[in-house]
This record gives sequence, C-alpha cells and structure tokens, in this order.
Amino acid sequence: MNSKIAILGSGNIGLSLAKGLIKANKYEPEEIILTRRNVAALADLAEAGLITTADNAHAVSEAGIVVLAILPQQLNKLLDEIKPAIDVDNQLFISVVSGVSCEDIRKQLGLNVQVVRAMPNTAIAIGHSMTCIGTDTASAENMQVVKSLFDTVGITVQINEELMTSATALCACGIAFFLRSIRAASQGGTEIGFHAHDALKMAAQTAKGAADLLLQLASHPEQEIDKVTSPKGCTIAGLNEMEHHGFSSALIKGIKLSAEKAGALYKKEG
Ligand SMILES: NC(=O)C1=CN([C@@H]2O[C@H](COP(=O)(O)OP(=O)(O)OC[C@H]3O[C@@H](n4cnc5c(N)ncnc54)[C@H](OP(=O)(O)O)[C@@H]3O)[C@@H](O)[C@H]2O)C=CC1
Ligand SMILES: O=C(O)[C@@H]1CCC=N1
Repeated sequence: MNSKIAILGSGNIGLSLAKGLIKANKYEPEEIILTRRNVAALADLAEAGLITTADNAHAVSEAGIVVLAILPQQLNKLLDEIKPAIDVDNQLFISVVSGVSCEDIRKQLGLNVQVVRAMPNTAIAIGHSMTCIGTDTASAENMQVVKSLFDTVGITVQINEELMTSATALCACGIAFFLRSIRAASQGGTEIGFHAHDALKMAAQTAKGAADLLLQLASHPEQEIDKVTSPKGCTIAGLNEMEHHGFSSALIKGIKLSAEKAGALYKKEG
C-alpha cells in the first residue's frame, strides 16, 4: 500500500488529524495530502511541507489511505468525483463523516471497497482523542491498520457500527460539552474573585485532575465525589444546588438530542 495519506476535506477535524499525525511522527508532512475547494486557505500547511490540492481524484490516486472528512451533506458529490480514481485492491478508506454508514459509502464507491468508520474528536490534534472505530466488513488487517493509526493520536475503542452515532454525541460533540462546563466554571470563578484568565486555567486544570482520577485510578465518579463532599460542607451545598437546577439532566438530555441529530445528518442517495 502507498505510504501517503489523503485527507479529503481539510476543515476542523481533517486538519486536527493531520496535525496530530505529524506531532506523533506517524507521517512526515510530505506524506500527507490535504484537499479542500478553497485551497488557498491551506497555504500555511503547504508552507509547512504538506501537499495541498483542490483535486480530490488526484489526491486519491496518490494515496494508500484516504480519509473522508467532509460534512455529510457534501459527501455524495465528493464520492462521485473520486470513484474513477479508486484502486480497490490497494486502498483503504476511513470515514469520519457523521451519520454515514460504511454500507452507504460502499453502495456508492463499489461493494469491494475497504471502508472503516472512525469517530475521533478534535483533541486528536494534541494526541488525546477518544476515537471510536466501527466494526463492519473491512478485513481484520485493515481494521488493525486503522486502530494503529488512531492509537498514535489518542485512545481507541472498537464498537458495533450501529453505535457510531451515539459515539459521535458522547465523544466528538462531547469535547464541546466539557469545554462549555469548564467555561461556565471559570465564569463562576470570576464572579467569586479571580481574573478571567486565571479562573479559566484553574477550572481547566481542575477538570483535567477530575478526569485523570477516573482514568488513572479506574474509579467511579461518585466514589471520588464522596471524598470531596465534607458533611455540612461547601461542596455538597454547591453540588446539590447545581442538581436542583438540572445539571446532570441537562447533560443527559443534550447528549440524547445530539445522538438523534447525528443519526439524521445524512441524506442517502436514491
Ligand atoms: N469537528 C469535529 O469535532 C468532528 C467532525 N466530524 C465529522 O467530520 C466531518 C467534517 O467536519 P468538520 O471538520 O467539523 O467540518 P468543516 O466544515 O470544518 O470541514 C469540512 C471541510 O471540507 C471541505 N470541503 C467541502 N466540500 C469539499 C469537496 N468537495 N472537496 C474537498 N473538500 C471539501 C471544506 O472546505 P472548502 O469549503 O474550502 O471546500 C471544509 O474545509 C463531518 O462529517 C463531521 O460530522 C467527526 C468527528 C469530530
Ligand atoms: O457538530 C457536528 O455535527 C460534528 C459531528 C461531531 C462533531 N461535530
């Protein structure tokens, strides 16, 4: 398989992936081909040595791995464009497009095309993605290629493809949900006396510590919460006030709505 990787659609997630792969030394800049229609917007990446083009078919013909990273509503046109350039036996497609199954893609590109669906998040740019990989009909060898690619830029988990829209909500959209929580905490911090930039740093590091307690100790959130909430103390007072205003409920309802929306983003062909 050709050692180059083509990322078709170099927007938020496509560029985050490219940056993460270079940071992890998985690819040299000149092994990454980036496409978008407004190719001028990729000038700084071209300057950094990455190959940039608006020609998707040419990008596909030059690569062993092709990542589809455009919006669901932009996909059908792009698939028509690249179909003639595909080398079925020597290429692997990875789709990070929300709401589109591997079968949807195979139906348009040809049933023999090897497609694996992955759902990373923007923390991939710094090697901290939670990437869910959907199991479908791709060969075990190609599944391993995809796993090892995303393992270099975060943590991976393999899930049934029917859960990919749920993974989109929890992990990809989840970045925004946790960021908003940190932002809200920092706003509280400013109201009780800290300058905004100090409050944000303090809230972010506190959130990181909370996440690491769960990841490093493999403990349950409530077990760690119990260690913070002193009897008649200020933590339980604040926590209960948040719950009276629907804190947990708001997150749960938001994640459910995101998952529903993720499942309805793509209009199938025909
Ligand atoms: N953002 C995120 O956190 C995540 C997004 N995703 C999924 O990844 C996909 C991309 O999302 P995101 O990066 O946020 O979207 P963006 O809109 O930021 O990026 C899409 C990119 O595709 C380019 N594009 C559009 N049409 C074409 C075309 N025909 N050929 C080449 N490039 C094209 C656009 O540039 P131009 O207009 O110049 O062509 C744009 O840069 C979506 O399906 C999304 O659901 C998945 C996980 C996380
Ligand atoms: O908001 C969206 O639709 C995309 C999917 C996951 C993250 N961003």
